[in-house]
Parts: sequence; C-alpha cells; structure tokens
Amino acid sequence: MKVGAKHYRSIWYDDAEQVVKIIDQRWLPHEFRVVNLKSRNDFAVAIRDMWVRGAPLIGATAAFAVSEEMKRDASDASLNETWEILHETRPTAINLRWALNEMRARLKDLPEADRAAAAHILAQQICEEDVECNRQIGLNGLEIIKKIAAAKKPGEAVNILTHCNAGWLATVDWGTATSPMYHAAEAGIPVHIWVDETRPRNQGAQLTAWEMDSHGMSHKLIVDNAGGHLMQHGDVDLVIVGTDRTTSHGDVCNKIGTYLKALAARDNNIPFYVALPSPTIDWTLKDGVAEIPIEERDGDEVTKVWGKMEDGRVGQIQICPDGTPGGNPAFDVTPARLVTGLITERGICDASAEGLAELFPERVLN
Ligand SMILES: CSC[C@@H](O)[C@@H](O)C(=O)COP(=O)(O)O
Repeated sequence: MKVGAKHYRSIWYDDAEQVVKIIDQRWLPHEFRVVNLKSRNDFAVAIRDMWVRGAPLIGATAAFAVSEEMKRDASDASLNETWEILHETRPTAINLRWALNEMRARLKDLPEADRAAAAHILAQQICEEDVECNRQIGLNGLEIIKKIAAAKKPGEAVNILTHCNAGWLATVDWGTATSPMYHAAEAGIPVHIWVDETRPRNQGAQLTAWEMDSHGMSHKLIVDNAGGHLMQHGDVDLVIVGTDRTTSHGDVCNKIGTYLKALAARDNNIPFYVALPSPTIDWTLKDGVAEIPIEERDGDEVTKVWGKMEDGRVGQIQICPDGTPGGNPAFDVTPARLVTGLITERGICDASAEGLAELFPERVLN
C-alpha cells in the first residue's frame, strides 16, 4: 500500500542490493524505518521482538529466513535447524509453522546445490500468494459491506470496528480485515473505521491508525473498552478482525480482547466477521480454547507504554507502581458460535467444520 506517493510492501527482496528488507514496525507511526535482514538470527529477532508481526507477515518473514540461510548452508542439518530456530520465535500464529513446513517440504528432496535458488523462488511465491489471497478477501468482504450500505441513507457511512492490526503491515500487502475496507472505499462506499487502540502494544493506535491515516480513510481511534458502548448506541454496523490461528471447527484466535468484542457484538446483534487467508487455518485442531497455545509476553509491555514525548523523542513511560507486575496473555480465542462468518480467499463461510469443509474440501482430515 502507499506510504506518501510510494507503494510499499511490508517485506520485499531488493534485487539491486540482494537483501531482504522490512519496515521496522516498532517505530511506527512516528518514524518510518526500513532495515535489512541478513543472518538467520536477524530474522529470528525481527519476528520475536516484533519488528515484523501479524500472522501472514510472520510466515513470509520465516520463508525468507529459510531462503537466505540456504544461500549460506543448504545442508539438511541447516534446513532443520533453521526450521527449529524460527519456529520457536512466536507460538500462536500458525502461518509461521505453515510457511516453514512449505519451505522444508519443497526443499528437502532437492540436491543441496539447487536449494538456494528454489528457496528464493518459493519465498517470493509465498509473498505473492499472500497478496493475492488478501485481494480476494477484500473482494469477498466487499459484498458484506455493500449489503449494509444498501440499507443506509445515501452518503451515510458504514461503521466498521476493527481490533489490533490486521492491515497491510500484518500481511505482505492489503491486510486481511482491512482489505474489504479499502475495496469498499475504492467502490465509492463511504466507510468509517473505529480503530481499537489494542493494549498492551497498541497495534491499533500505532499501526492501523497510521495505515488509515496514510490512505485518507475516515477513522477514529478508541480505547479498547469503548466498543461495547458504541455498539449499544448504533454506532457500529459491522466488526471485522483478523486471526492468528483458526481451528478446523471455526474457533478464532486473535489479539487479546477480540473475544470481548465478539461478545458485545452478539449482545447487540452486530455481525462479527473474521478475515483470513487459508494458511491461517490449523486443520489439526478443533477446540481453540483448549488447544491453541497462547503466547505470554513480557509484563513490561503492560506496565509501560511506548509513545512520542513532548520533546519529540520516541520512548517508554511506566504507568503503574514500581512493584506492580504485568500479566500479558497476547491472544484469546473467540468460540465459533460468536463468529458470523469467515471471509477467506475462496469465499465466505460459516465458522464451523462444515462451512470450512465446503470451501476447502481437499484440506479436511479424516
Ligand atoms: C492479518 S493479521 C491477523 C493477526 O495476526 C492480527 O490480528 C494480530 O493479532 C497480530 O498480533 P501481533 O501480536 O501484533 O502479531
């Protein structure tokens, strides 16, 4: 998507410099920094410390980690070790395991001499496929927005609430939850986006708000606790969020706080949709609450917040007593029964085993 007049992806291979480049998201919205990732450790740190984040982008970054490592050492030992090192960086987003498995499965039977070139092509393919999936998700989600717009007065905006950042910065391009919003705006449908700030790391305030602002989308930043109130007063027509892992039965794991939005949406009869590319589906799991590993992050992310100081410096301040520890589960699970539908690249389906099986019959495990 555009940053100023220039089109950017969240990750890309620079052919001239022969290096993988990312936008270091820790500094947004205050500073736009592009950094190079070279060593396997660079990639692992970038994922673990959230220079890049968002399930699809984590997967794409891991794919490039394998391809760059294959240039240095294309042995089986290196392939397996890279899989292990990358896999342990973040536990919840299934796209990480998916991308690593794709890379290993396609490389392991090739002669070592051919692996680097093949890995490079495959990592690029994973990125291209993500972009195309998200574009399709946008077109499919647009149909939902169109129906809501049709019931409104001419010129009246469709109010959409989103949580965390499931925007283009969380994918390679377009975003999942945001793609229908951009497609609606392109189709001339007025949309207004309620952006949850998304404590503790404030991906909504720092990333989604920046994306919306950069694209001239009508939006307003709200505290995480405001959603229920806005829903009760008719100010939200639709909720669209992303997901880090969705089970084969339609349970949706996403950024902490998503479950509470789904409960409030249900209580107020507001449609609650989840946008996801198929690599985010974990076909091996059924019960999301019982089975999905939830990342527990450093308590400092709760007791402190990052922001721009009055003197313009970007820094961190503590918001609680010195002795208060922070508890930081990073994701929660919204049971399928609270999800109106899943917006995928193949279409929209019920959040259920049957709904997913209808769209992805070849993936159903016996
Ligand atoms: C299209 S991204 C979907 C999810 O990955 C997104 O909603 C999310 O929760 C990101 O969490 P993060 O901890 O910032 O990686």
